[in-house]
Amino acid sequence: MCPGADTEPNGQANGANGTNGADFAGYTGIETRQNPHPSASRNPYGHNVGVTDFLSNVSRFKIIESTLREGEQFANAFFDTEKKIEIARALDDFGVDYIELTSPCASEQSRADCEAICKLGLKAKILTHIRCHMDDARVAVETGVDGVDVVIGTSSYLREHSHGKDMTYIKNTAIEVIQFVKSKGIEIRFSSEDSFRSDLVDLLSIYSAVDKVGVQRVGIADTVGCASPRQVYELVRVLRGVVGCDIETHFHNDTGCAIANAYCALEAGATHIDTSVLGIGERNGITPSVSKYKLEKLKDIEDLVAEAVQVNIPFNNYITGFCAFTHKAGIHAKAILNNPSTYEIINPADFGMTRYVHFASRLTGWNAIKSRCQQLKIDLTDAQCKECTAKIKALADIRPIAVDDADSIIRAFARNLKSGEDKPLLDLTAEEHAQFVAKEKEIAVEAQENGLSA
Ligand SMILES: CC(=O)SCCNC(=O)CCNC(=O)[C@H](O)C(C)(C)COP(=O)(O)OP(=O)(O)OC[C@H]1O[C@@H](n2cnc3c(N)ncnc32)[C@H](O)[C@@H]1OP(=O)(O)O
Ligand SMILES: O=C(O)CCC(=O)C(=O)O
Ligand SMILES: [Zn+2]
Repeated sequence: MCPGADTEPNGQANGANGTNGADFAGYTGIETRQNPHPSASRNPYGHNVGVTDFLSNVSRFKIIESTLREGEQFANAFFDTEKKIEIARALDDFGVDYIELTSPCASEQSRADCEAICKLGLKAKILTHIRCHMDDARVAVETGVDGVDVVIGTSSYLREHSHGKDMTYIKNTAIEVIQFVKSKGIEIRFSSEDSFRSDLVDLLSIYSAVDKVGVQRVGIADTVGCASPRQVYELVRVLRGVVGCDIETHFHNDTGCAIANAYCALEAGATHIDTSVLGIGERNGITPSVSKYKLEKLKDIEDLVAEAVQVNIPFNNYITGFCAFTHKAGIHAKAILNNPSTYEIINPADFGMTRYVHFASRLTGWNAIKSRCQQLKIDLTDAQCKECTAKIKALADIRPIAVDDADSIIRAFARNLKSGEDKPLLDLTAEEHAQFVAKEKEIAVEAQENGLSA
């Protein structure tokens, strides 16, 4: 289910929009009040860079978007030409700096698709990803790409069991490929596959050699997803002191560290992060494309790729999961209504998402109910709100309740106040209660049809 603009967790249409929230008006399920906190002038979502973070690129980095390369290695992925072009255009519109494509040596169609995407005239630079081999490089430079990403395994596992080459061969071939690609006026990056299981001296020595021959970027790849954030920080930081070129990083998510590792890499001075939409890639993928660019389009682009590769977006997906900005417990609801930064570090509006304060449960509190009353334009005192909240909680103790149930109780409570009656809602049988709710719905629909606010 799309959690976007105006739906709520139970799939029903959201109620009235907030109107007077200081910073976030117009997108909350329940309106937010003016933030009285003295620190409100500071951006609560900002990255608070300290003076010691002089190396950090957390707020200035580029993404190498690899849905059409790493993402094509995802088990379910089959992108035909049309789909690749659709995804490339969507990524370009999203604002990515680079789009990385599968090697043109992979298949005849891969080469043709690479050429076709290069001809689209996109704003993003088009890269292709090849082995560290002159044969591949010769094909790559003929496709029309803006840049070539070269990779070769440097760990003993890959040297022994993948390509069988030693470090001297790797270094010499890398230099030959780099010089060739550069001679064509094309951008070039050199990356060591399986960097975190490679010997540090080997790594620094090859990175230093390729830096000297003028590579635009060197890449560190956690190919097997074994690195911890601290290891990442340390390696990138050491490398930052060794090379002058940009540093790209690539993190697999085998142990769930791909985002944390990308963050630490940036803190240590990395300049580029590889991502893919939904994090799709070989095995269980890489760092997902969750930040920067036209963020409000993230959900649409995720839906496009999820459909293309036939997966469901997890309910607890970062940012776009259906309940990513839903606040349920009364304590949270109250604080969120006062100032959303109490329990949110990301502004949902930046991603075209909507905050929702869930109030139809036994965990709700009178502040949330008061806010709901305001949405319904029902004027209750604080004491009355508390009494009404107790009724809602009592029913929610018996069974799960829907928004309609809670709204019906609020309306009945208000009507009873006016008429002086006190028909105890909770004495109703389940059937009577259902009839009551149905009747309440009719009243609400009728009121709406008559142009009255419910
Ligand atoms: C970690 C990563 O994700 S790296 C990117 C992975 N992407 C791909 O593999 C792209 C899709 N791959 C393919 O289409 C094919 O594997 C091809 C076209 C690249 C190669 O196909 P084949 O020639 O049939 O070789 P195969 O795939 O069986 O084995 C890989 C070959 O590349 C060599 N190789 C592997 N990695 C590298 C490297 N980084 N640099 C140079 N050579 C390499 C291997 O030694 C092996 O060579 P061999 O033919 O002498 O045995
Ligand atoms: O080219 C790179 O930097 C990364 C290649 C890759 O996909 C990996 O090592 O997992
Ligand atoms: Zn990878």
